[in-house]
Amino acid sequence: MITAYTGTQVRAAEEPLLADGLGDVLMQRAAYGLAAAVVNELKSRGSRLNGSRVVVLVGKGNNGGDGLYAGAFLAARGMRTTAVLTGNAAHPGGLAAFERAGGRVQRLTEAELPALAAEAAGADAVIDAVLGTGAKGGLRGSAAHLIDAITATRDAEHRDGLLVACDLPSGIDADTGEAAGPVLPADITVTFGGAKTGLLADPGADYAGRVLVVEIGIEEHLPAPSMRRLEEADMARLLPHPSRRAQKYSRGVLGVVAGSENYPGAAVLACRGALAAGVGMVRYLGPPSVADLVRQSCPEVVCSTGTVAENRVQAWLVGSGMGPHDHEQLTRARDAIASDLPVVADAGALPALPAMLAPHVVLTPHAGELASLFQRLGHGEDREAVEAGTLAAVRQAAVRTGATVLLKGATTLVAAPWGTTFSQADGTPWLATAGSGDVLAGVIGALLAQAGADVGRFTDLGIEGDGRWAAIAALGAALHGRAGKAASEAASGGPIAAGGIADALPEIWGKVSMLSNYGAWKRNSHSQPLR
Ligand SMILES: NC(=O)C1=CN([C@@H]2O[C@H](COP(=O)(O)OP(=O)(O)OC[C@H]3O[C@@H](n4cnc5c(N)ncnc54)[C@H](OP(=O)(O)O)[C@@H]3O)[C@@H](O)[C@H]2O)[C@@H](O)CC1
Ligand SMILES: Nc1ncnc2c1ncn2[C@@H]1O[C@H](COP(=O)(O)OP(=O)(O)O)[C@@H](O)[C@H]1O
Ligand SMILES: [K+]
Repeated sequence: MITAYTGTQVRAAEEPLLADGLGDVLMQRAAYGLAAAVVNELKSRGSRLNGSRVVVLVGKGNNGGDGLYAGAFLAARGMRTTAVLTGNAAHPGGLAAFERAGGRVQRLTEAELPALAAEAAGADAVIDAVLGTGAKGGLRGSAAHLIDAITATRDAEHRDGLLVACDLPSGIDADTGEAAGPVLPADITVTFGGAKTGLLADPGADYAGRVLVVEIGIEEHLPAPSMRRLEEADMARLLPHPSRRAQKYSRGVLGVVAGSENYPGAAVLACRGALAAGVGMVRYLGPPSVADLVRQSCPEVVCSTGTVAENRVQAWLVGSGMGPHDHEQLTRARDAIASDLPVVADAGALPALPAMLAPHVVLTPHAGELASLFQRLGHGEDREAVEAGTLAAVRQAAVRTGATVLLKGATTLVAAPWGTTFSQADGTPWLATAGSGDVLAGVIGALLAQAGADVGRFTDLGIEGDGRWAAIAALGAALHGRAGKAASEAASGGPIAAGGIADALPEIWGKVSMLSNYGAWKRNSHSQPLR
């Protein structure tokens, strides 16, 4: 599990060590980890270290101090290292160490700016150590102009020197991932003590590149994380496994209320997603013409004409491929939401929701749908505002609706109305294809139908109470993302259609669970010799 913390949480964890006079030790560890990351990355690019050119952009706080100490390590390794001081002061210990190691110091002035920007743009590596967790707002003044000039020169001259952010890309809010002013997009962010939540939420994640966490000795003082990312081992622990005496009803039945005359394919794709994700049975409810298509495409699905109350299921999927005029389907969607069973509510169901929901209702909007939801709730956020602050938006949506909210995108965020948030980024941009969201709804619906009453596998991972609905949604996003990636890789990195995500999913499920759950698999398997 990758865990992430707010800047405030990390600073609070540093407090006891700072009180013991260990501030300099923490900074040295951070700086050493940063320098090592630069060295490793340059080596992996095939660059010679001796004589290579490094520019450190230095702010006046401790983030700049980290950069200066890292620059001192690199200068001592024979790299030609320049520190550009962007503020009216610099960390005294870091500056002294940097100069002792033979580094060159330049103060940023308007007159020097073009030459310094050209030097940074042409360098083998740039370390961005202007602002860290102590930033108030984005880069301003000459530091902002410098970043603009470096970016413009790199673009114009097609330069691709390594860009490394110290703790976080300067100008990104450590807690929210929001970007204020210009930001240098990093290849790698080397972050200290624990990942910051803003690195795992867009747009922060767009600028962070690969995130490396350097342990500096504060980890045992960190509180419960404010964000989590499921990795393979966590997925394996959360995936349901049929017991030896399982039958289709005990495995979970998902009721699907999706599709319409206009969008019949959404019903098929939602059913395909569900069938690929371990459910015991799928019951489809919808217009006869759509049911015919579902029967032809997925003969495993049982189509029914009855009401929601007449169909016994363990969870519902509602909304994919439904419009505002599909009254009969919308009535079924509302009944499903009122049923007290777990529900995934997608697309066309979102405008038809009651004002107050519960955490076992999982909403799956993309940014545009979330903006519309806010507008109906009387708040003016438009799509751009949601995209500029995805973490704040998804949390606010969960608090306002009382539901678990999954915001789709390059990074998918899931927020419970209280407690933890999940961030998954397992996919590929090829997932941005029509019908992809319908498959995701099917996968989450199938997982909800299999959730049962066993909460042990969640509490084992530190996920308490209603946080498990968010964990299930995150698990769905992780499976969907990995399946999309696998489908694209099977096409040598080429494009995928939504149905291909469902086709690739069982193998992903198998690989993930076999990796870490071999014991459970073996116990239930009849292919093992009996002893
Ligand atoms: N604590 C520790 O021992 C350890 C900390 N560590 C490192 O310290 C970092 C946090 O350091 P920090 O608290 O000094 O804040 P930092 O991010 O450098 O920036 C604040 C400075 O910038 C200024 N400033 C603020 N906003 C600005 C703006 N928009 N534009 C321009 N200037 C602005 C602000 O000045 P002020 O506005 O207050 O006058 C202040 O001087 C953390 O990210 C990690 O890298 C690690 O070494 C581990 C050990
Ligand atoms: N750039 C991207 N990188 C990775 N995944 C993406 C990207 N864009 C979209 N996705 C994923 O693809 C799916 C798209 O869903 P959605 O927008 O509902 O599409 P549709 O309505 O066409 O089915 C979501 O799971 C989303 O997270
Ligand atoms: K920084």
